[in-house]
Amino acid sequence: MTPSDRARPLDRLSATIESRKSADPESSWTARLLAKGPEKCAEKFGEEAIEAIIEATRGDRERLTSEAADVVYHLLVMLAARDLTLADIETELERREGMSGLAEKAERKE
Ligand SMILES: N=c1c2ncn([C@@H]3O[C@H](COP(=O)(O)OP(=O)(O)OP(=O)(O)O)[C@@H](O)[C@H]3O)c2ncn1[C@@H]1O[C@H](COP(=O)(O)O)[C@@H](O)[C@H]1O
Repeated sequence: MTPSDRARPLDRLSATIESRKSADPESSWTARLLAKGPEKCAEKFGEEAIEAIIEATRGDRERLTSEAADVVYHLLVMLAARDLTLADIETELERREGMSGLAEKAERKE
């Protein structure tokens, strides 16, 4: 087992998406999507998000799980199209750790 096999699924997916920046669009869906540009990647993310919203509203947990996986994948592709990685988002999430959403909202209103 290589170190990357032991990485968390999200880290592996993030690394795969990064590697697809230089892959052949004929052999990779990710490479094809990235080749269409950041706007198309964003549009695709929006479509997948709407599909997840529909399943969340319906309450079918299995279908929501599947749609949520699509959302996460397309979020990472959209970020990659703008040269952002999962690590960048983790840094931002860590920065927010310990800060209540309510406290943050109150600060913004001051
Ligand atoms: N997680 C995903 C993943 N989730 C969704 N998709 C693709 O995203 C596409 C979504 O396109 P569409 O909206 O056209 O398809 P749809 O959602 O069925 O919708 P409609 O056809 O109904 O409109 C499909 O082709 C899915 O296969 C994904 N493609 C790739 N990955 C991951 O990325 C890796 C690299 O994939 P390649 O770049 O293709 O090698 C894979 O090994 C996976 O780990």
